[in-house]
Amino acid sequence: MNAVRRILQQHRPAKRVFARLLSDQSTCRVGVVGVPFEKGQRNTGVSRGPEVLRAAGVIQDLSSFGCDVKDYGDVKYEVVPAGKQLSNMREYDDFAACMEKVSSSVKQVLSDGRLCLSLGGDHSMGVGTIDGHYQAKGDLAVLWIDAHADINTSATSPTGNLHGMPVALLVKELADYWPYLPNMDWQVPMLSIKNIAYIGLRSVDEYERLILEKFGVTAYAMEDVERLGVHEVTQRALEAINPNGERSLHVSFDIDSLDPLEAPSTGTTERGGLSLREGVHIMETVFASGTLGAMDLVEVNPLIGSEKDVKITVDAARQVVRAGFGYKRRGMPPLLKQEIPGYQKAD
Ligand SMILES: NC(=[NH2+])NCCC[C@H](N)C(=O)O
Ligand SMILES: [Mn+2]
Ligand SMILES: [Mn+2]
Repeated sequence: MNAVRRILQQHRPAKRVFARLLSDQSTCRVGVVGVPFEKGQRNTGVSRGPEVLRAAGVIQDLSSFGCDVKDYGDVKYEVVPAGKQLSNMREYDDFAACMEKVSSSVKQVLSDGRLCLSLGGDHSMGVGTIDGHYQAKGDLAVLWIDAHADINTSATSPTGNLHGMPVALLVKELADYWPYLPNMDWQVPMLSIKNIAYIGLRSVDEYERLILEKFGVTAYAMEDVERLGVHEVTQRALEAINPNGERSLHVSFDIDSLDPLEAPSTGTTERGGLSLREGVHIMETVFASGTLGAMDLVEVNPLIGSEKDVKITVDAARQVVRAGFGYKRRGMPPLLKQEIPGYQKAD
């Protein structure tokens, strides 16, 4: 044994002091739900988001720094035709059927005592994930990180794409603006529009703008990020929607919030977006708040762009996700799982 090793041996107890105990990391039990749904918009490929994110190692990323991750698999659904055509809501039957399942999967993960990470899929899945979160935890705060406000109703949507409508379906203040929605009786709009904050906006439709103004929604557009800086914006957003930290926080992260240079493989790119560093900073701030209950990572489309574009986009998604669940860029101390008395890996 050489001198260095002998010294290390002698100092072994010190290692325990500096290592993180897995049992301290209460926030680090995570359940992953895949939502291979793409009918909320018109590009083929978003439904392969969960597959490419898993293949790139999203789950290993989290377990590598100590999260206890369980993969709940992909959501499956069977369509029940509504029997009635709904105007300006494309692929409505599939949407209604899929989101009911998404909601119960997310509810299950949270009831199992885990944080929930939902991998999309297009952003219409926010209806399912936030509904499930609400059912498990009650009153929520929602941070919607997006280039778009996704708060169109069927009456205001210029496209009929459901991924532009999830927020309007979730909030009680807009309930009267919808027709009766068949097969959506499981979903009661319970969220208060006051408890939603946006970061990253730069493509807001006229009627969306009207709604945001009318209800005084907390909305930090790109110019606010420029003026105040990403840290201040994130702090203010969290303060506005969750002043006492009592509400469970839902973060819905649309990858198109990032600049297309950082995330090119997505269906509705808008230039002039958040840098990856800003996206990571938002999620680090979210983690530090200790309030995260569930996160969605949506709109990664591996069929858009070159192979390199897809890799850049998927890598960006991975960095944003791991930051939300506690990864620190400054580095993580080692984990000593086995040395915790009575430590048992959860199922
Ligand atoms: N999740 C998204 N990428 N949404 C884009 C929405 C674009 C537009 N506002 C629409 O209603 O269709
Ligand atoms: Mn979106
Ligand atoms: Mn978007």
